[in-house]
Amino acid sequence: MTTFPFEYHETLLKVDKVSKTLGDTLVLRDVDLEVKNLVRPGMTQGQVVALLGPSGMGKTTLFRILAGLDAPDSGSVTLEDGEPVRRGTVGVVAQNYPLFAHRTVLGNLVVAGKQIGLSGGEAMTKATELLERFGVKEHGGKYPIQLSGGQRQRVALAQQFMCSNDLLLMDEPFSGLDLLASERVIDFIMEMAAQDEKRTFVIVTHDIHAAVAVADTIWLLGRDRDGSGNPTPGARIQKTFNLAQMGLAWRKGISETKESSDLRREIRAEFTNL
Ligand SMILES: Nc1ncnc2c1ncn2[C@@H]1O[C@H](COP(=O)(O)OP(=O)(O)OP(=O)(O)O)[C@@H](O)[C@H]1O
Repeated sequence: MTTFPFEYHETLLKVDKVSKTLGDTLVLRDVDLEVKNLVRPGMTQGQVVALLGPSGMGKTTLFRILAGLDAPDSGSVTLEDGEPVRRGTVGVVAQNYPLFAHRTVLGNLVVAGKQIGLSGGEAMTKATELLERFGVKEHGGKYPIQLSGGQRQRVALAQQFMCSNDLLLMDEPFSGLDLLASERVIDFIMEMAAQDEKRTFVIVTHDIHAAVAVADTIWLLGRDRDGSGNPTPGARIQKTFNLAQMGLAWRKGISETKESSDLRREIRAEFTNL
């Protein structure tokens, strides 16, 4: 498949030797990751990376560390400026898009802005801009229950942009969605990623199909094997797939192609060894 030209520039997110034990279980061991600014000549292009791994492998644990919600036992997660991630500085879209039921759409966004220290006026201006950008401005006065599923997703994403313009972490955004709804979320993430050069989505998922459709890079989280083929404790990144290099990134409808289905098959085969 023809590859679109691109280059990697500065580092936007760096995970350096992150380890974490929960209870007696070493869940993550020396996880290293890096997201670099992916530059396409003459175009604006953000980054979409997917973190894939079988159930129980530590994806949520890593997600919480990336979001600054939990601290690693050792290692660090830093942003472009070298600052460590902190709770509230990264947009986090958790499963099922939580919004306060008793606040209007606009109210939900304003609260998020105030939580990171914006004044009421600043929060209102930013919230209004974001609702417009996400195509849900006319719903600003409604309550979450009055929105369709798709509108709710847009509002929840807009809410996360109140905290971060660049880095957005999403935990299983495709879970529980049917194929069509999943495709809408995929298209939406791709559109959002193409709006801002440094915008970076990190999507934690076990949905191989969606990951291949949306990402420019896929990381596989899994455990090493000892000499007898048994898994050793502590997951780390076992494999990185560069979809930009393969010509599989930034194409709508890529799922229908043979190349995409070959990659899905390859990833599925890897899963059995993780
Ligand atoms: N508080 C805890 N104490 C002990 N072990 C824990 C604790 N929380 C999680 N674990 C274990 O840590 C491992 C990683 O859990 P985590 O939720 O990060 O996995 P995951 O990859 O997100 O799984 P899934 O895809 O099923 O959500 C699991 O084996 C889990 O049993």
